Amino acid sequence: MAAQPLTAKGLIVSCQAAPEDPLYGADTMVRMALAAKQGGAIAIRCNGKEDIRAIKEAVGLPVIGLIKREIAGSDIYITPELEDVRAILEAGADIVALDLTNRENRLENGKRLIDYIHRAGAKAMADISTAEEAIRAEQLGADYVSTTLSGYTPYSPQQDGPDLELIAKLRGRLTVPLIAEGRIWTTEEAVLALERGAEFVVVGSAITRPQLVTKRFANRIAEYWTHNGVV
Ligand SMILES: CC(=O)N[C@H](C=O)[C@@H](O)[C@H](O)[C@H](O)COP(=O)(O)O
Repeated sequence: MAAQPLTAKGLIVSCQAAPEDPLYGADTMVRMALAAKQGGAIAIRCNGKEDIRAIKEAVGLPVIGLIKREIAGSDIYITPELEDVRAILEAGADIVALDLTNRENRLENGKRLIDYIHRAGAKAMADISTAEEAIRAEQLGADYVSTTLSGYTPYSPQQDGPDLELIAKLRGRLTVPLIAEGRIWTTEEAVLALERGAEFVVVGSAITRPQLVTKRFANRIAEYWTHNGVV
């Protein structure tokens, strides 16, 4: 089946759980993705062959697939190698997300992965952490550029909220769509990202990691009681 591109502008929901998370498993992630679709998501971002395949079959939205995998001696963990790209495509993803930061000659090697994705008729989403990486990723042929890794490379700003400055810095400098991703927790932040020049917004944890959503409420309430003299 031909890869489905992102046509409608709108919200992309990232449905990911790690093995240690209570919601881990393709069956749960499919339910998350169906809930996201019901709520109006226009695409799903997900991790791992099983989740990609199951979500693609059950949900009927464009799927952005990645494989998170740690390799000894390397900091690249989002779709690190060609075998990961192959597995993502075989599982039926429409778009392959991959690390295109400027680490470990990744930008140069990334070209090979992007070309492979294009030959398979799919699209490539570059996960970057700086404006320079974004521009270079587009030059290498990425079809979408996402701010996913800002805050996760040692040389990008480490902050609690989304990197809105990076989005503003890239305004008018890319011809491919820019995607705001990473630490977007409120609708206001999503709108700010669009106002700064992002075309799409990806929200993950704030929607699909209930343990983190709970923690924010629990911490805030605990702070309140501490502040008011009740322990
Ligand atoms: C840095 C990294 O590995 N990000 C991953 C990329 O796929 C996911 O763990 C994030 O959940 C996703 O980017 C959405 O971000 P947030 O969950 O903050 O809304």
